[in-house]
Amino acid sequence: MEHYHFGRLRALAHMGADRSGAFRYGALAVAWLALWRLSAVMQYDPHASLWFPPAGLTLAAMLVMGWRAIPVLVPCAIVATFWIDRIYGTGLPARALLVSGIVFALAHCLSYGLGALVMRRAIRRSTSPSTPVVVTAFLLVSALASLSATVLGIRGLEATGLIAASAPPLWLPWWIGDLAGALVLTPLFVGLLSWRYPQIEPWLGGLSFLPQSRGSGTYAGKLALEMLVVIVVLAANAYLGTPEAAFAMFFLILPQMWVVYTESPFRGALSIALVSTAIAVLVALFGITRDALVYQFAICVIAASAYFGFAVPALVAQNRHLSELAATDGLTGAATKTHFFECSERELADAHSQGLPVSLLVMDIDRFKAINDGYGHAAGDQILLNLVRTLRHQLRQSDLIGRFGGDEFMVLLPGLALDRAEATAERLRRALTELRMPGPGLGFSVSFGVAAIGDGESIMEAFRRADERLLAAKRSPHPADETVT
Ligand SMILES: Nc1nc2c(ncn2[C@@H]2O[C@H](COP(=O)(O)OP(=O)(O)OP(=O)(O)O)[C@@H](O)[C@H]2O)c(=O)[nH]1
Repeated sequence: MEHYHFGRLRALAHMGADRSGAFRYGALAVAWLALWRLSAVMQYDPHASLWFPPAGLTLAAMLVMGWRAIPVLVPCAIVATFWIDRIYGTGLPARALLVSGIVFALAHCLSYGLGALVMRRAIRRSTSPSTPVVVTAFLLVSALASLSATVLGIRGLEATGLIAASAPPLWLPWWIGDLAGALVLTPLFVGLLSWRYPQIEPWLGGLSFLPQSRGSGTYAGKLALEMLVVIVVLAANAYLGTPEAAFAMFFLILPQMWVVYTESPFRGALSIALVSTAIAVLVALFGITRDALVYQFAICVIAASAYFGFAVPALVAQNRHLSELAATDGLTGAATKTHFFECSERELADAHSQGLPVSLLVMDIDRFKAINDGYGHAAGDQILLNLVRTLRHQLRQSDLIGRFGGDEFMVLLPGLALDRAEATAERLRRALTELRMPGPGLGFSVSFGVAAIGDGESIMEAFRRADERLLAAKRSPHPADETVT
């Protein structure tokens, strides 16, 4: 009976996997053919699209699925060849079309498949590839794979009679169109697929392509600005009739980099795809296909720069995190020694310029080593944490708390002269003495050294004086003898 159950479950699981696999392959085929139809709309010369979206999907599919994508992509490319015949009426017999289709399919799929294979290997070899490494590999692979697809595609179609050998040189518009398709769409598709297949996340060079809903209004505004640039440049080109006006499209890099630096990678990649589509459609609408090559180059340059730009927000966030780590003591959250002295010098100059007094407290837990030895270092850590929490609770927001090291802390008290600073130290000493650890009810005491910082005196000089007073306080008879047990 159990066997029967397991058998049935396994069969059901297989059916589920088969169904989701069939759905995946079906969706890939539909998407590829839809993009191919879109590229036919964007064609400005036979076999030359402003950008060729299927190249982006082929490269993304081969990157994510490997050679398993071939059984879907090859039939799609063959179907597309027959579709060309339906649209343009090539006059070739079905047998010749089939041969042309197979040649085109092999040239296209093998070129991008090989490129994807090289990139998969390169990324697998490096343990955690950074954004610039992934982008460089992607640009090189896209350029070489699209060049190979172009050369093999043209030679194959000439040999099978789909295009005349005497046709005007096709290779540059074909290559740049394919390259633009790969550059514009591959990162977006791989990013979209990473939502479902987390195992490909490391290939994104540490970038997260997850969608976000925050700030959609401002993103829409930036997109609108990009579209405005596209429309103005293309309208000016159409109106002025001068090919030089087409070069103004390179200005699009400014709003595009604004999006890249301020929005998520997903939004950056999406805006590249949207403006590239808008350029292709409007070039056809305005009838300015004679300058198509300039727009193709503009799309490639803008997309490539944008991907390198993805590294910048990640580096800024990393830098912020590292400077926070360098400025804050990891255990207690107090300022580190270096950060404390840097901030204190600024506060001191500020207060003295306003004629305000500034004092410095230095404190050290009594017989802390005995606490560590008797109750363990975790208990010692808890005491350090509680001490800083109590200081924060007792002090003003403007007072700066720093950890000198070990169990020694310091507090800068702007606006307090020596008498008020000594009163503060006494208040803190009492509050800390009352503090007890939960569990063993362990208490502790703290010794203080206080110094007022004179005009023209450095923070280090004042620290030395306060530290001497702290040592003197430590040597005098002490309540620590009663509290540490
Ligand atoms: N739990 C814990 N212990 C620390 C940390 N940093 C330093 N210590 C310990 O703090 C103790 C400081 O010892 P001492 O400098 O001899 O100071 P003390 O025992 O308080 O002696 P007096 O200052 O003379 O009262 C050492 O045992 C260090 O190992 C920390 O982050 N966590």
